[in-house]
Amino acid sequence: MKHQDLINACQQDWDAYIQHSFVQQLAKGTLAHTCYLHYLKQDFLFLKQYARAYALAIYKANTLADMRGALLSVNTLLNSEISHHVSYCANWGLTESDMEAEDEDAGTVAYTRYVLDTGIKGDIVDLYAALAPCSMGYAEIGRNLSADENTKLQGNPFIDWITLYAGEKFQQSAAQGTAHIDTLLAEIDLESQRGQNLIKIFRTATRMETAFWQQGLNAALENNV
Ligand SMILES: Cc1ncc(CO)c(N)n1
Repeated sequence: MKHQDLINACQQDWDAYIQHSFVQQLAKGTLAHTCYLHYLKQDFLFLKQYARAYALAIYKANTLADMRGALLSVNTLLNSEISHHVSYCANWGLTESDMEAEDEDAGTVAYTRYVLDTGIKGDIVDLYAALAPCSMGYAEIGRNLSADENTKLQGNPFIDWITLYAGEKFQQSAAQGTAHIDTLLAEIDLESQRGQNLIKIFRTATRMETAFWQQGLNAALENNV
């Protein structure tokens, strides 16, 4: 099987993630700042846990090449993506210590610990199936938004977010990640018990991404920013 089989098997859940109202409001520039700030803080906490999950991928790897690949992801997350996130958040008035002090919201705990638990319980392929919706989904969202003529480019307060995920650097690393997942999946038959279990993991993580967007929107109701 290939990564596209995972998406095809849960197309409805995938579309709900990729086309979520949070994403559409970002594209239009209409998202409430309360929602965006809540999302940014939770995403900082998410990325820290995500780095832990790639550290687990080093532990779970079977080959030296896979260990090095996962190490590269840990390094990129800690020294590039999270640092970038911190300096980006400073433009929105959030400091690193503000974000460190923030409590993890229920959706953040649920998603990240689901990924970690899946990896701890399962093998390297289970772990990558749980990690896959993150980079594959944001890359697709970035491509969609930059290709859509209705995306507001001028005067959109969220344009930096859009250009980050539409940008060459993120697109390239997501494509590498996807190619790696394809090599891991190559030996597995879609119809087998193993294949169906991987679909279930991928679909759960996809639903967690949708819940993560919704958690951002819900901040407007809770007034907790
Ligand atoms: C919740 C979430 N999913 C995916 C990405 C992409 O890195 C992100 N930053 N946050």
